[in-house]
This record gives sequence, structure tokens and C-alpha cells, in this order.
Amino acid sequence: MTAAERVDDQHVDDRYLDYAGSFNRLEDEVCLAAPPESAMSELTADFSALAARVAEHRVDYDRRPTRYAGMSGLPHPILVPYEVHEDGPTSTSGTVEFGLRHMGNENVVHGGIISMMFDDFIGMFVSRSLGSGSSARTAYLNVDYRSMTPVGRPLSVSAEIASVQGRKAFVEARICDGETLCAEAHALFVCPADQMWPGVAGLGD
Ligand SMILES: CCCCCCCCCCCCCCCC(=O)SCCNC(=O)CCNC(=O)[C@H](O)C(C)(C)COP(=O)(O)OP(=O)(O)OC[C@H]1O[C@@H](n2cnc3c(N)ncnc32)[C@H](O)[C@@H]1OP(=O)(O)O
Repeated sequence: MTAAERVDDQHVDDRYLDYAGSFNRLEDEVCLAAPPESAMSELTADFSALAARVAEHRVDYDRRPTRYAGMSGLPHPILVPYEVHEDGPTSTSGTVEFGLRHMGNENVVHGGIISMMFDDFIGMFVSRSLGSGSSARTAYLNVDYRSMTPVGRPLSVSAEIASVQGRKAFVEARICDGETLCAEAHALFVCPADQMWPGVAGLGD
């Protein structure tokens, strides 16, 4: 199941994905380019004009496609797109491809971006798995960086719920490049006190 198939929302359609994807392309190119002074002035004016045009379409929080797209791994200005291939009650797996805009050192992903990817991927998985509509909050997210994570090629990403104790869900996740472990995360997500996980059989305490 792709992320696009999971989104059943009027605010995210193919045209929106093209729009956000083309913005990602612009971000990649900005990260790679060193325009000469003359071109830079022109591009600055173009970017300002573009921002003003987009600003004409501002909407309230609930109607913003970025809210739904980002939370589902789809193209988003900041978050990292991914696809979920297997999605069960206690585990999930898929692929993620970091773009050139996510680069820290040459051709490898910035560590903070990896943490952000884990937060988004795990948070959505926990919310899907343990409570429809409940928003899982990250209490802690510990990331161990085991080897450099490459940009520009598909990597595997997976997570599983290790245990659920009341409002607490302990989750483990990893990103691998083939057989190579790039990074792993140990996280605690907490369900807000005024909600309760609907729960998963066999996982609760
Ligand atoms: C199609 C689209 C649909 C969308 C549909 C919506 C879905 C929605 C998707 C969400 C996708 C989000 C993806 C990113 C997720 C974020 O990024 S969330 C943003 C980042 N996180 C935050 O801002 C959280 C800020 N912190 C807090 O709000 C509060 O501290 C917390 C974490 C909710 C906990 O506060 P609390 O509810 O008052 O709970 P509290 O009593 O303090 O602690 C509860 C238990 O957790 C333990 N605990 C709490 N914090 C810690 C800690 N840091 N370390 C260890 N233990 C801790 C406590 O010791 C306690 O344990 P017990 O005594 O019960 O054994």
C-alpha cells in the first residue's frame, strides 16, 4: 500500500502531489547551485513574487494539504517522503528516499533530517496502529547513527511497537541501505491524557 493510497482526503490529490513534488525539486536545485550575482538578484525577485502568489491561497489549518500530506509520507516542503509496503498492528515497513535537499556532508543525509524522518514515520505508525484519530506525542526519540545514510536511492525503513504500558508506547525503528544499518531509533510515544489508545490485543499491560 502506498502512502497515496492511505490518504483518503479531499485536500491531497495528484495535482497537489505534482505541485509539492515540483517545489521539492526547486529545493534540491537551490541546495546545489551557486548562481552568479546577476542571476541571484533575478532569482530573489522571482522567489519573492512566487511566495506572494502562493500566499494568495492561504487557508485555515484544517484545510491545508501540507498537514495531511506530510503526515502520510507524501511530498511536503519539509518532511521526508516515504512509502509503506507492509503495515500491521505491531510493525510497519517501507522505503524512504532522501533528496539532495536533505544532504549534510556530501552525498549523505543530515543527522537532524534522519531524526525528523523517524519522528514522522513512527508517530504516524503509532497513531494508525493504536488509536485512530489519537495523536501520538513524542516523549523521547533516541537515534543512533550507525553508518552514513546515502541520499538519492531507496532505503528500507521499518518500525515495531516493542510494548505498550498504559498511555506509553515504546517503539524501535531502523533505516537500512541493503544489509547495512544506517540508523536506529528507540522512542517513547505518549497518548494524551484525555484520550486512550483503543489498544491492540496482546500489546497492552
Ligand atoms: C490523514 C491524516 C490523519 C491525521 C490524523 C492525526 C494523527 C496524528 C499524527 C501524529 C503524527 C505525529 C508525528 C510526530 C509526532 C510529534 O512530533 S509530537 C511533537 C513533539 N512532541 C511534543 O511536543 C510532546 C511534548 N510533551 C508533552 O506533550 C508531554 O510531556 C507528554 C509527552 C504528552 C507527556 O505528558 P502527560 O500526558 O502529562 O504525561 P505524564 O503524566 O507526564 O507522563 C505519562 C507517562 O509517560 C512518562 N514519560 C513522559 N515523558 C517521558 C520522557 N521524556 N521519558 C520517559 N518517560 C516519559 C511518564 O513518566 C509517565 O509514565 P508513568 O508514570 O505513566 O509510568
